Amino acid sequence: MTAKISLRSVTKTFDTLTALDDVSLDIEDGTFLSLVGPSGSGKSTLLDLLGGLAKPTSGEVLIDGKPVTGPGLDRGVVFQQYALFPWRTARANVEFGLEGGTLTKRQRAERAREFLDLVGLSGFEEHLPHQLSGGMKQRVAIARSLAYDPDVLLMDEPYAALDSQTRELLQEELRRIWQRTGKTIVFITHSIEEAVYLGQKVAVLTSRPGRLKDVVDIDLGDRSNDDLRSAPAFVAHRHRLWELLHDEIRRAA
Ligand SMILES: Nc1ncnc2c1ncn2[C@@H]1O[C@H](COP(=O)(O)OP(=O)(O)OP(=O)(O)O)[C@@H](O)[C@H]1O
Repeated sequence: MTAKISLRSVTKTFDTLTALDDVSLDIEDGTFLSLVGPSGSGKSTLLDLLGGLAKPTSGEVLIDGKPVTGPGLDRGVVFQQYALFPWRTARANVEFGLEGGTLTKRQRAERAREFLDLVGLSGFEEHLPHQLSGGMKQRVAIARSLAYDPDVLLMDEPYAALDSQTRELLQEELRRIWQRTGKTIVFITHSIEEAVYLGQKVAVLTSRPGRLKDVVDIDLGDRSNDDLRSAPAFVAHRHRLWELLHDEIRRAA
């Protein structure tokens, strides 16, 4: 079976600096992969390569077995900054990604409503970004990237600027959306807890130059536990990742 996303010996250099060094990784269709690594380990660089915003210096980046040659509607990107148009309502922001497609104006509005509903923003369709909280703005950004139905969602620390309660709420929502839609998601985070909560797998990069240190499978067993984050399986995974990362951060210091 062809992997949805495939990195083959990917190296990315900027002048004399090697940001990513010989990274090979296959991500199966429908996988939720969290990506962690020390600051400067090349996480955003890797996401830029997947998004087609940059090209590898050597090696290959493949989606569905085909080389990535630039950005495309098969991949949605969500950044830490909400990147919404301030003069457009929540609905019009979500519609933006659909303009130029085959949908009529009415169909676009309908689809925007549907996805705002999916991220819990029914009733806020006509609000402007400045009338929304940080968490709500990030929900609009997620709705916008989902509305044109990309197979792959690339998320670069999307929750880093949010308070911890909103962050946990959005993590729950994202899991629910992922289960409902079956998207392949690559999610960068600095939070080990977030990585474990969200990911089926957590990929760990080494400190610069970024190499793939490990890919840890996450199995939390029964997720219906109200206090999942305190469950023994969760704590064990968190500790394992903490050890892997701590090792790297110590080496970098
Ligand atoms: N456009 C660029 N030009 C030159 N150097 C760059 C460029 N983009 C990234 N780098 C360098 O590549 C390395 C990896 O950067 P990157 O932003 O990918 O790391 P990161 O793991 O996402 O870091 P952080 O966790 O701090 O966001 C860094 O040393 C950075 O300075």
